[in-house]
Amino acid sequence: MLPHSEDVHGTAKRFAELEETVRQMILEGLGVAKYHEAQNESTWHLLRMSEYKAPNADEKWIGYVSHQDTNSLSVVCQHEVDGLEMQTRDGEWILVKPSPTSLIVMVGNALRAWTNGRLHAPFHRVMVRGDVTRYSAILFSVPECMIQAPDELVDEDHPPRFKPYRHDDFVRFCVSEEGARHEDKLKAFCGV
Ligand SMILES: O=C(O)CCC(=O)C(=O)O
Ligand SMILES: [Fe+2]
Repeated sequence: MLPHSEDVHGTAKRFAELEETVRQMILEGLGVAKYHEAQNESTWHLLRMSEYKAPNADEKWIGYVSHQDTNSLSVVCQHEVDGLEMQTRDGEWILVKPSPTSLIVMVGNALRAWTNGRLHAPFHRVMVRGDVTRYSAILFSVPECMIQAPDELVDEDHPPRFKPYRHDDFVRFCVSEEGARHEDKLKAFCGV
């Protein structure tokens, strides 16, 4: 059964508020909160609902292959069934187990680039096990402007890591043959 559109809009609105709050906390932590308002004005949100069917046999099945998100922040709500896995910096995969009332907020490559690499965009994937269908709802914040680290985050100790770019161009690169060859697509696309 499809959810009511008022419920979807209400959920998207609350997820978007959370996204803005978390992004504000990140910017405050980095001493660049003055950019939050301008960022909001050039950010749009996309809500996606996914269904991952349980595999037939009892082997595990990859529902979504390992990737980094291209956008700024992603707010994930997985309904009852776990399956989201994240890779630690030393390459180990861990199953994300939020409490039933928690959401997961993940950093994507756009915020990694905008913070001049201060933030890590984790590789993640969805593994579907057992015999229960998994549902998730995800809100992506997508920047529409040029992605360029502010001067405050670039100095001698933190030389520029990425050339300024547009999100659309990066997405096109990610799905191209050339992009598919690289694991760290942001670095391959605009790494300095
Ligand atoms: O469904 C999920 O929990 C995550 C899916 C995902 O990583 C994505 O859509 O980028
Ligand atoms: Fe993702």
